Amino acid sequence: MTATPRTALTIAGSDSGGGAGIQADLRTFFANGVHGMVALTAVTVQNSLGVQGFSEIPVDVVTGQIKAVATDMGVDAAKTGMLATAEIINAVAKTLDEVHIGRSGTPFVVDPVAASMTGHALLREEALEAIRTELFPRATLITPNLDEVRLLTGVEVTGPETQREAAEALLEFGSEWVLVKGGHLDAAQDCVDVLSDGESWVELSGPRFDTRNTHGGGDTMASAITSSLAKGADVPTAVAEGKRFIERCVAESYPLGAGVGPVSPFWRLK
Ligand SMILES: Nc1ncnc2c1ncn2[C@@H]1O[C@H](COP(=O)(O)OP(=O)(O)O)[C@@H](O)[C@H]1O
Ligand SMILES: Cc1ncc(COP(=O)(O)O)c(N)n1
Repeated sequence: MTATPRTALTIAGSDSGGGAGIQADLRTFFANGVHGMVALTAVTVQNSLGVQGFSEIPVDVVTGQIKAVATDMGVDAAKTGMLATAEIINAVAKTLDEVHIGRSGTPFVVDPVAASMTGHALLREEALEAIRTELFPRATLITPNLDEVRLLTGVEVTGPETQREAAEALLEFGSEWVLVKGGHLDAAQDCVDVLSDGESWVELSGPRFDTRNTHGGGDTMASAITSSLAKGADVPTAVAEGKRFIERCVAESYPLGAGVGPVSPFWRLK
């Protein structure tokens, strides 16, 4: 008999194009040797050109999926992606408490997905406040990109200094750690992400690859971090491993469709 691998749960939406959402999360868990499990929150109609619409899953089905896997199979780390509505966020938060995910129980990563990189909303408007008040205080780590930082705090990030300012503002919402990702600072030569728990500060810097195919990058990075946490890494180690993983995925991203192609974890399997 083979040993049971560590397990990770993604609470997120489906991308019909297979580049982001649960498809990216499961691929990344697999590439990192972790058994992936899913609580599906929404089904998007999506391709490389953008999101044409979405339909959310009934709330009791979302929470039922979390309870089913947590009570039987066990969850070593969990993450959220697209959560669609305030009703889903509130119910997910309550269920996570019941199964001891987050707030220093099972490591819990919140990727505050608000819109696709093509600018299409993936969250009903009133839901942003629920992410701030219900999810951030339960999170081990939150991983906003610069657009999400602007929506959540009003801070306009232009480089590492304002990334620090944004991190401080975001920590006020109660997460243990925050990673302010700098992928959207297109003019910068390197891609710098800033990690902090309010006391230690880490700048994770890597080369910027010249590609437009970065669909699913945020999901892939958060899932790589979640995989490392599931295997017992501490947050700074997991984030450093996540950064190395996403860098290779961006380097090996590929064109697909007429719009934005996906990042790829295939390199890990070569
Ligand atoms: N062109 C690129 N080359 C190398 N790394 C990138 C590139 N674009 C984004 N990244 C990295 O990918 C991760 C996700 O970044 P970002 O684009 O900021 O978030 P999101 O995908 O959520 O919009 C970050 O670690 C960022 O530094
Ligand atoms: C179901 C789903 N979840 C998340 C994203 C964000 O990914 P990206 O920012 O790369 O568009 C997406 N487009 N679709």
